[in-house]
Amino acid sequence: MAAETNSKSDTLTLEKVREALIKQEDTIIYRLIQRANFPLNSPAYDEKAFPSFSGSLLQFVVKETEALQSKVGRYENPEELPFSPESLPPSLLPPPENPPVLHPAAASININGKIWDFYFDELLPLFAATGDDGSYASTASNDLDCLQAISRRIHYGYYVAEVKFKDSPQDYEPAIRAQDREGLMKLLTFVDVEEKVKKRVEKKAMVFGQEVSLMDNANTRTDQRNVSETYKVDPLVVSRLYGEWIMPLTKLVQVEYLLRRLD
Ligand SMILES: C=C(O[C@@H]1C=C(C(=O)O)C=C[C@H]1O)C(=O)O
Repeated sequence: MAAETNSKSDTLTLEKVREALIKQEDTIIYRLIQRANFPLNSPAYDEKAFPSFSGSLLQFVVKETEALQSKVGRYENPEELPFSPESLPPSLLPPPENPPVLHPAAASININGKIWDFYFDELLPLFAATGDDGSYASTASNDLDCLQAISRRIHYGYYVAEVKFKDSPQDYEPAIRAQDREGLMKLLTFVDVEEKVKKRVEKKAMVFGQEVSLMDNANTRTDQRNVSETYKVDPLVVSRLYGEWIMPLTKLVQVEYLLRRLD
């Protein structure tokens, strides 16, 4: 299991899992800021732009990067899921020694397809400027960095669900036996926590994405600009990313996991 929670299953607590999710916010926001250094660069996504690759440059970068990462054990962690799983080479390292924390059902839940679609179709145009500066390889590897951080956060839902189940099996078991998705969704949802998450990530995006200037009149110039232009990534886009995609999909992973938790 990952560094944040690599202790034994009996020490996995909701508090610790939430701390891990909070740390992952930093990674996600920094990676969005990195990607925002480049414009959209649409030829990176065009399957016909570079005849030397069988698909797009992005697909090539994803496949080759994931193949290397697989050889050094990345996908031995349940919350790390590849975007290009076809014929990935096996890990060359010994398997992790930690006893498994999760129910084996976790291995059957992978929503990377949904993550890929919302990232490219909806999110990217909200924070990358239009244009083409020719930096296609950097663009593609920054996209993969963003996708991996978001995917890991969302599939961390396995641990959230496991710990919630272990904390109160008497609440979850009837809904699991009845295969009641709605009931499970209600049980695992904490509206107050979600509101705090949205506010915190908005604030982090403001702090991490400030333009730093040594000029005395920097504030005056900033005041004259539109708020969302003042930051490297619009803080409202980050809070929307969480509110519309990351948290609903983390909950979807939780529901899917719980539905299979008694199998
Ligand atoms: C992850 C949790 O489950 C749900 C999803 C949340 C999230 O993705 O941040 C926050 C609160 C819950 O509604 C949690 O309870 O911490």
